[in-house]
Amino acid sequence: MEVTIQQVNKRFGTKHVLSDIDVSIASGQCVALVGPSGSGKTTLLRLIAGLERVTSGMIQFGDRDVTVLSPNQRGVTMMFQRSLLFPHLNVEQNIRLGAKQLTPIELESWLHRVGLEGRGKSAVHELSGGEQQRASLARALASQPDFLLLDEPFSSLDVPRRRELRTLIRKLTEEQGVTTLLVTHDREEAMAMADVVYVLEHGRIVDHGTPITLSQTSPFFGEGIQIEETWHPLTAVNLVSRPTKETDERVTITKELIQYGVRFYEVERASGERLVLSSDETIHEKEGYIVRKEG
Ligand SMILES: Nc1ncnc2c1ncn2[C@@H]1O[C@H](COP(=O)(O)OP(=O)(O)OP(=O)(O)O)[C@@H](O)[C@H]1O
Repeated sequence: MEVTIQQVNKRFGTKHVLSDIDVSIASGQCVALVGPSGSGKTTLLRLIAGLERVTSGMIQFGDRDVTVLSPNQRGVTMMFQRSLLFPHLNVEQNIRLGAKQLTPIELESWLHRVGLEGRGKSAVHELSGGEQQRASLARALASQPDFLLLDEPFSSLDVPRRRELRTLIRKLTEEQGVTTLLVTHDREEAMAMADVVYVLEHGRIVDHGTPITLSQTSPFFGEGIQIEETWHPLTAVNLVSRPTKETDERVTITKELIQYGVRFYEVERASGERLVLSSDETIHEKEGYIVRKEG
């Protein structure tokens, strides 16, 4: 489902908190909204979820104008900084809240997908912070949402758990084709997760673009971003290699690394040889390959 935010303004009394906000998220895309504290991220997220009313402007979900609809009527699924699992329900019961019709096999499959196999009967307090967020993710996605709003879902986790969770969120939302908006103050996180990043400062969108473009053009992204050192093994489900004219050999993508917003792929040729290509096509066209994400 495509999401469009058009010319949205928000005032609290005389305080103009958001000015002329335009954001569009293509169906199945992950967009990050990044900005420093006080820039208006939470306010925009609340407007999108229907927890707050716009002063002017329009919010559209697909063909539906949802600007004046209540949160329930909008049907947005949200995931927050801290898991909002119900403590008196076990993991399984929490997941079922979003999807009452789940069969035992489907439920087990969700537990498996988020790495909580066999933990369905565990109490919430028996799970670590990272496990609780993974259970929240299963609850959110089991409800088959069209649109998922992520409000700093990683900020209570340590660095390895953050990376784990964001890889998992990306993988599962891509598999399900869920349109996703991530709100974060963390530039690195935005660059690593999103297809397109919007930068919010003092209530205005001051820049937007793909991570690759922003890493080359935006002063906000140019400096000081930590390089991600780990290579994430990829399920190559949505990735294919596109051979150029010179060769019709197909390759298998085995790993993905994101550095400064540029995606690098380790690929394996039919002969077993491995080589590293980047999402910047010009770099490796000479190798005879173009690697693209298949939509
Ligand atoms: N209900 C409200 N009434 C008055 N001012 C508000 C209200 N909610 C937010 N604001 C103001 O709007 C501005 C943006 O706040 P917001 O919480 O949206 O920023 P943020 O980017 O999410 O910040 P943080 O990352 O610190 O949560 C701030 O100046 C804040 O004081």
